[in-house]
Amino acid sequence: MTTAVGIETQDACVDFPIFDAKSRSLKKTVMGMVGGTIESGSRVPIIEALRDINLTLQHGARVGLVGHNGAGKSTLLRLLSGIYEPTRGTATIRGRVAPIFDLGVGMDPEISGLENIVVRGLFLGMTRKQMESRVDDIAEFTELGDFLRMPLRTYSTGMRVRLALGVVTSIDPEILLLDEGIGAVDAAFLEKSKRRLSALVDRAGLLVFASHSDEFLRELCDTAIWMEHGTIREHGPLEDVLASYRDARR
Ligand SMILES: Nc1ncnc2c1ncn2[C@@H]1O[C@H](COP(=O)(O)OP(=O)(O)OP(=O)(O)O)[C@@H](O)[C@H]1O
Repeated sequence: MTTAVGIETQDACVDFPIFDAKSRSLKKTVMGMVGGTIESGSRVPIIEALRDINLTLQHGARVGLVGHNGAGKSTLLRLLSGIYEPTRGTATIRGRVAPIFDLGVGMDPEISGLENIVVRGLFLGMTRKQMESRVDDIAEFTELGDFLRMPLRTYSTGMRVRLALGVVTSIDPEILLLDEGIGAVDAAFLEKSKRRLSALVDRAGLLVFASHSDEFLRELCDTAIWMEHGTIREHGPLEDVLASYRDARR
């Protein structure tokens, strides 16, 4: 019997102790809009990136993450993927996770684009056989032609993103955790990617997507979480959360 896909956290916190902080810059600093809370009472300053996160996400959830720079979106994605263990509290993850935070991770500059397609797929939890059956489709999508036989180091940034997007949108994850970062491709290619991205999200059991773009969030999500200083400020229907977040910034 397979267990249902889902994520549950209880009072989860993530702290980063900083051993090489400059003490002067931490004395009496004003609490800015940006970033988590810095606890400087102890000898080693601690950045409280996430505090008391209580979440139950079930199969079918399509959750957007909004919040200002440093609010804790990326850290939350890493907690939900199991990359970070909570410093306190618990996080239970059921399902095969595809964390897509950095499109370039898992790519080798010395091997060809075609070989990288397979390697990157393995990194995302697919089998070699599955990837080999998808290589042609991915290759066509990237429009990279003969460059696919050249080593990745010869590619421009946009060409790398095309390759990475081709692979990422071809996989079958149960839990898809996405951090926005696909700005380097041209507009026409981005349009084409959006369709593939939507199809990927439809195949995934559960999506959490951090983005600063309302347009992108509307396309992929129906609920949202607003992160502020490492805590959940609001969790609800996408439009409600977007409206509160927008109002607060006025
Ligand atoms: N590896 C780390 N070491 C120390 N502090 C970190 C680390 N990663 C994140 N932080 C801190 O945790 C807090 C939350 O950062 P996080 O990257 O999760 O924010 P974010 O909401 O994703 O921001 P952005 O929109 O700018 O990407 C910030 O104060 C940041 O300084």
